[in-house]
Amino acid sequence: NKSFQFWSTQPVPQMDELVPADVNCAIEENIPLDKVRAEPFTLPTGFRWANVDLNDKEQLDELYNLLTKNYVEDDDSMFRFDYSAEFLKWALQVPGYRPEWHCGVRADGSNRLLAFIGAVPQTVRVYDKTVPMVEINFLCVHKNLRSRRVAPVLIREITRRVNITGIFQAAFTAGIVIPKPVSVCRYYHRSLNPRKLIDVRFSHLSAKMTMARTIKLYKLPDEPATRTLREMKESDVGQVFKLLTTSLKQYSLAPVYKDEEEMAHALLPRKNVVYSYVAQNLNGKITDLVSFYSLPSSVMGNANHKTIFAAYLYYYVAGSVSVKQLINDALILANKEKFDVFNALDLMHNEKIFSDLKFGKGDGNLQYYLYNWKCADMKPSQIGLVLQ
Ligand SMILES: COc1cc([C@H]2SCC(=O)N2c2cccnc2)c(CCCN2CCN(C)CC2)cc1O
Repeated sequence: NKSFQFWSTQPVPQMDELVPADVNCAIEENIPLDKVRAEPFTLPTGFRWANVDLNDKEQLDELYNLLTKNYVEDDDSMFRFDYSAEFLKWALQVPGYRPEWHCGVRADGSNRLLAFIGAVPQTVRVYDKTVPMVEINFLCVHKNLRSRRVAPVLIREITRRVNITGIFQAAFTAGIVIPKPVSVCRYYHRSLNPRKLIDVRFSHLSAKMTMARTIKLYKLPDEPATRTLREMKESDVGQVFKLLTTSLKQYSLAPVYKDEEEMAHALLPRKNVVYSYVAQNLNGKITDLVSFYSLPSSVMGNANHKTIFAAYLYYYVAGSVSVKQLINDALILANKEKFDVFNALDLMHNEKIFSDLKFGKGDGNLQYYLYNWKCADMKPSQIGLVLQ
């Protein structure tokens, strides 16, 4: 890592820095807007900046194609995230989004999209401080352009474009370790379609088990145990806003939805993108919420299957039932929607239910990072922020 050649120049705590428990603040003071660099950073010769207009189907498909071929793979390069075009619109076109934060790099001549970094506005609470931030996501450099030091230029440029608007903090996650994680989380997986997962070598048959026994082990009921659980709809937004806002207060890192529109965007169901369910009591009060998002993965080099359909646990509030029952209901609903596997990080209350609900530990960690902010480290159970 060339002793973090780039990250040692950035306002982030250094790896060996132990931040005292009572410190929770910006590392660098806000730059006066007229002092923020006005012109874009310089790209290597032959490349130019170009915003990706996600309302232009052609450009949306260019971004889809860049990511589906060049984005995150598992550590053995057997699988690669296959974010859909509709998912990218959902994740990047949140209320108040800025087109210049969909930052692309094109090759002169061919005009091909070869790199991208995205930012979306998201107010985040860190312990007792509510901070206007952006979430950084989908940083991707084409495989043929790696080690050309393009990523540091993308990070500096998106920082500049965000700083110009008066925002000086960011939140992001990564599978790699750079200065300096605020928390280290772990992926867990719950098989829904064990035969397919074993076939593509995502999972393996455990020594003392037959395939028939394995299928039986992961079998789920057809309907959720919480009988009043139903798809969330527009008219639920007001109650869900209050329920989730209150519930998120228990975590040390959590999104702050400034209004119902922001939360509606995050949670209202969109087929093949995000699924949300609520439980309502006899007085019509919404007491529980559970949601998950759809992120397929390409399977590289398998004759029978091209794609693993994975659901990822998103936000939830267990108000009238246990976390265990609510997440088991999410498994049942995801299975009904034909997902092959249900993924979850060990944040929020998730770790408590993994064993009973038959989740297995995944490969690699997911580090949580804050940019230009220092605060005490957090245990995964203190994290209430889920990035796509
Ligand atoms: C194979 O097991 C995992 C695969 C994945 C991801 S990585 C791309 C992909 O398609 N994944 C997948 C495939 C099928 C079903 N759900 C997810 C994960 C999540 C990311 C793991 N980070 C990747 C980057 N390194 C550096 C650290 C670990 C966990 C798995 O335990």
